[in-house]
Amino acid sequence: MTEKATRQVAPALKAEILAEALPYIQRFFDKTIVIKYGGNAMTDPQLKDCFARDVVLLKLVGMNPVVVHGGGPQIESLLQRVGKKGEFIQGMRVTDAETMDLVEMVLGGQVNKEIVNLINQHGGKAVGLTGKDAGFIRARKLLMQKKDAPPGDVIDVGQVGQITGIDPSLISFLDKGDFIPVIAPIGVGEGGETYNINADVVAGKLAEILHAEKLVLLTNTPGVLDENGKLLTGLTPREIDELVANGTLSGGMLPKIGSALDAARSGVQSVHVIDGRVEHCLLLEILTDHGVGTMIKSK
Ligand SMILES: Nc1ncnc2c1ncn2[C@@H]1O[C@H](COP(=O)(O)OP(=O)(O)O)[C@@H](O)[C@H]1O
Ligand SMILES: CC(=O)N[C@@H](CCC(=O)OP(=O)(O)O)C(=O)O
Repeated sequence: MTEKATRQVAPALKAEILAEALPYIQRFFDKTIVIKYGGNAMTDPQLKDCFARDVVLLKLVGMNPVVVHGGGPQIESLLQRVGKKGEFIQGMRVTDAETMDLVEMVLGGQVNKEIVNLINQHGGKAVGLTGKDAGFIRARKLLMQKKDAPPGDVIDVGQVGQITGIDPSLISFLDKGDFIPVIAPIGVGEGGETYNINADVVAGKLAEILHAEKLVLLTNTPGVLDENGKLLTGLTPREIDELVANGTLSGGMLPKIGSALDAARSGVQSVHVIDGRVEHCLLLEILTDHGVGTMIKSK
């Protein structure tokens, strides 16, 4: 096609794509969309900018985006700087007291404020929170069941938290006031203890408690991949069990898929794991017919 022809076609195509968004804007108007922004998807400045613009756009067309972010690689980089080595068991970071302090600095400080600032630079009104604010994410120490061991045979992973409750009122208040909550996955115990919680787990539970319409988990793969590295576009609970049993799902994908499935089963209408390295992946997923990534089905 000549350059002139491309210029003539482009506006029509653009208009068609914009028009395609209308039914989605109508369907998701005033609905809550929980977006998990994984630390692995946060590496490139241009992608971060795209993400922030997409979140602002979703808010402006009447949805209630709630951002929950991770920061695994960013935590790793600080641990390395202070001469510590990160260790993971079944996708959870072993968190001693010193690591907890560093995790809180990175998640509640550096990463949270960077996302808040980017969204606000693009005209949004983002408010950064951790679960300690108004004590809205309550947690207790996670007792992690050992794989293939009898029930009760647990591994101590330190100050990793298991959510005991989320108070939705603060988030609902912010949503109504045109604010965009940006949440770091830190929980608080009954005695004021700080807990490190996997961000996928927080996003899944929050989607459930807020009766979200959608949960979108942005990561650094095209979605969930099979043993040959091919994208699986949809997954049922039975297929997930098989992928876990044969070792195709591992590491950080384990808590992600577990949380996604819990959310789908508890009534979140659509749950997707998508490629956060694709520019405007949020708009593609939410506002177009062009589904991306893996949809997690409840049955
Ligand atoms: N079957 C699978 N399909 C895709 N990714 C997988 C799979 N099994 C394990 N993974 C790993 O899970 C990672 C995503 O989880 P995680 O590292 O926690 O990222 P995030 O920061 O997005 O939460 C991928 O980068 C990949 O290395
Ligand atoms: C308990 C636990 O593992 N917490 C995570 C919290 C951050 C996170 O989940 O970040 P991503 O989403 O980028 O993986 C951690 O310390 O890495």
